[in-house]
Amino acid sequence: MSILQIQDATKVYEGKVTKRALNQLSFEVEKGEFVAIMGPSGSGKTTLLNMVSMIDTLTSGEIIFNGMKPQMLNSEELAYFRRRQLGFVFQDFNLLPTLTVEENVILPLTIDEQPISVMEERLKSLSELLDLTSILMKRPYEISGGQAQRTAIARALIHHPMLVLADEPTGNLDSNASREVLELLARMNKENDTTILMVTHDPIAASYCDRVIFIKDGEFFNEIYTDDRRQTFFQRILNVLSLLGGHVGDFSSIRLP
Ligand SMILES: Nc1ncnc2c1ncn2[C@@H]1O[C@H](COP(=O)(O)OP(=O)(O)OP(=O)(O)O)[C@@H](O)[C@H]1O
Repeated sequence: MSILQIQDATKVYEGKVTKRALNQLSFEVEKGEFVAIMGPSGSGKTTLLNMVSMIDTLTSGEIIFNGMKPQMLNSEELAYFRRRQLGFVFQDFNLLPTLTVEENVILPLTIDEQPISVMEERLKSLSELLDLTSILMKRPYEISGGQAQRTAIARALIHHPMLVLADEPTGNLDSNASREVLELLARMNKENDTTILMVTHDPIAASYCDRVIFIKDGEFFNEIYTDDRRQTFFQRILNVLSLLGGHVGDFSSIRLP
């Protein structure tokens, strides 16, 4: 079953120079899939995430969630839909600095005025899964980057969203913390059936996914599926990236897995 259908998505930015950032891009994401989007700088990845998260609207084409078209919703319904059905993980964590880890994690439930018992139960299980129990009372400036991203992942998952959108989730982490965060995302995906769409420049990060979709100049370029051996999947991702081209430095974060 498709959780997300992107159909002929086209985004044209009007300005002094007109820019076609997405051009008739189509793909689907199945429930429970962990999908990476890769492409050179300027290929339209951020534009695509902005469209899927409904920060911005397409020039033409459609984005359908679970058979539902959010474009049809009014602004209040849309805000509710985003809050309830989407979870976000960002490169720079986006934690609220004045709140504790615990308060950051339960924020989506607080905003939704969920009962305290629901908050406590979900906080407990996610804190255990994501190893946050010992830092729940700390504030973001008192924890490491890896801990901050684990907090952000807990916050993204606590309301059981239909889809988690991750934008370079390991972009600000060292290799150990990156691996930890990727293993957790992969585990959440496998054990909790969480559907994740992740934009990344990092082929190691992409190698944790079930599928990598490559875009170039706003168009679909290629897609490859994992063969369950991360090392060979990583190699195949590198092969496609070498065909994809781009500017030197676009994939500067390439490290050996
Ligand atoms: N608001 C905007 N107005 C005009 N052009 C834009 C706007 N946002 C993005 N673009 C252009 O659209 C194209 C796609 O940009 P986008 O940011 O989606 O690429 P990207 O793949 O995310 O790049 P990067 O990997 O460098 O973040 C680029 O040519 C960019 O300059």
